[in-house]
Amino acid sequence: MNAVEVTSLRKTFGELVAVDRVGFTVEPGEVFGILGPNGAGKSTTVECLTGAITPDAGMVRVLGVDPAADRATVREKVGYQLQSAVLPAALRVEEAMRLYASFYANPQPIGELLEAVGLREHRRRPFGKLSGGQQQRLSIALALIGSPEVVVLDELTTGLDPQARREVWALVERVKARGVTVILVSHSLDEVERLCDRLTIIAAGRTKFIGTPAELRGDARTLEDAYVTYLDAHDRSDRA
Ligand SMILES: Nc1ncnc2c1ncn2[C@@H]1O[C@H](COP(=O)(O)OP(=O)(O)OP(=O)(O)O)[C@@H](O)[C@H]1O
Repeated sequence: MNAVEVTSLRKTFGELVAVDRVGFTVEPGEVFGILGPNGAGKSTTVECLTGAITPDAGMVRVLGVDPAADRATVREKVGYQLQSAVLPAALRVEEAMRLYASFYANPQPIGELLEAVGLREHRRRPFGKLSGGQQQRLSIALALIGSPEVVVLDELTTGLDPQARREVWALVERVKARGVTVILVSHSLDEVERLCDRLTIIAAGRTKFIGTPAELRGDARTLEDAYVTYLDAHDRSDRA
């Protein structure tokens, strides 16, 4: 069974078609990247995976389950790192972790997870007093606390300094080594090349590419060069 299966996904917001004909599958244990320009439909797609929004058409299965129909299973087995953290400013790091742990049957040990994301020494600090990067680390820890089988990381390392990025990448590699399936929404081609087994490019709400980073790169100098060239070529062919 695939960990994730998306077929002919469509989601509109009023007149706006956010996602149309998106499709891909993710195997268990894969790190799968979702790339695409701003407004392409990436977050809308992953929100359909987590059950946060319900598709208008198409099929979504996560661990064999329809997230729109079985929210309880998806909530227990799928971790989701929000793009921007939304926690009360006065809530302390440790309190947030304990609160989230209480939602799950099989939570990770809080101390270990805080150590892994480099927040152990800040565990008594209120959320509102954390730096942007520290808030980001906390949101990653919260996504992992329920021992998920699938974790969705949306803009994993945006706003992190280079050392912190590398630490978070190492953390994702450890999560992968435990057999967790990772869906990584990213604008960082470095990150995608380092972490992803395969990736998809979504542009203007449609799936444009599915393959490995090496397949996308071909003989381009960098993955970013290949990505930009690919998007430019498709943009021209879409308008032709
Ligand atoms: N709740 C909503 N109501 C109305 N429009 C929305 C809503 N959510 C997303 N959209 C619109 O749908 C389109 C796709 O947005 P989405 O957030 O999925 O893009 P994205 O690829 O994640 O972009 P980014 O890289 O900028 O985060 C955009 O035009 C966005 O404005």
